[in-house]
Amino acid sequence: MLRIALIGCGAIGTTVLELLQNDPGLQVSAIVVTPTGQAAAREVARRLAPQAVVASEVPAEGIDLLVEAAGHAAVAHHVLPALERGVACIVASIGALSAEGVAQQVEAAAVRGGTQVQLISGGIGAIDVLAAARIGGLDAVRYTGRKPPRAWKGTPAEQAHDLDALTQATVIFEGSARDAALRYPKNANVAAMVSLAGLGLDATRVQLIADPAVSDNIHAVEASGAFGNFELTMRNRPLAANPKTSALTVYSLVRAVRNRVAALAI
Ligand SMILES: NC(=O)C1=CN([C@@H]2O[C@H](COP(=O)(O)OP(=O)(O)OC[C@H]3O[C@@H](n4cnc5c(N)ncnc54)[C@H](OP(=O)(O)O)[C@@H]3O)[C@@H](O)[C@H]2O)C=CC1
Ligand SMILES: O=C([O-])CC(=O)C(=O)O
Repeated sequence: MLRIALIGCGAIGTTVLELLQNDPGLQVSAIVVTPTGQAAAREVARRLAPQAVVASEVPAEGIDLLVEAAGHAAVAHHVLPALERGVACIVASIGALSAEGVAQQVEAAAVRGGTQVQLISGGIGAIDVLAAARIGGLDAVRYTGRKPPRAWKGTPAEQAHDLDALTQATVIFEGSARDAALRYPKNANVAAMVSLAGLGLDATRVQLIADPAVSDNIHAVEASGAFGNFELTMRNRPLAANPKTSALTVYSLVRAVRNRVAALAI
């Protein structure tokens, strides 16, 4: 039985629990949230994972796999110490690795713990293509993230634009994947993932758009290199509980977890 600690019990965490509740070979043993989130998480656990303890720290014993679905701060707070202790981790908040030195810290912690950290593809596809194409050499990678204005609420875009009054597609950010991930921690994890798989955080060009004409979260990647070139467009349905987050992110996490115990992993 693979014993899991799930970090975060919001839009992603709750849906992950729904999907994993009857999986043989897996058990969510702990749900880890901030002290203020404990009561809500207990209610979710009562319905979907009655065997799980709800805590504000990862239990020191009895966890085989940590699954992070909480936010950038959880990478330093929970993922790094777990890796040091030798607990394998699956991470959704990829943008946390865009802060100076954090990607190196995460890797070093996994080396010291003799374990592995897996970054999920989340809301984007073609991460396999980029990571393979990089071996032959990439020339250019461009990522564009287009979401409805409401998905940019609570971000720096709100200071520069009246999001409720937008009548046409508006570029709210243009720059490197690193800056996108740092400035938009709840919206640009995909940008960070594309860059880490491909040309790196500084060389990957990113454009973020608030578009009142769309209801999906639309992610586009264009890449060229020795392999040839490709264009990918994803039109992702957002989760009802969080318009910033695509349902595909949940499925990507569930796939990663199930692959840990599957005899045939795809
Ligand atoms: N790779 C990808 O494609 C994507 C990655 N993400 C990442 O996943 C994260 C979660 O997304 P989503 O579920 O939609 O967000 P929600 O805001 O719905 O849920 C976040 C949950 O995590 C908890 N939490 C926040 N900080 C911590 C912490 N330091 N330790 C433990 N628990 C914490 C929150 O508790 P409380 O309410 O008490 O703060 C809440 O339960 C995003 O912030 C983003 O980083 C999201 C979308 C796509
Ligand atoms: O889920 C998505 O559409 C992508 C997202 O929020 C992110 O990259 O942080």
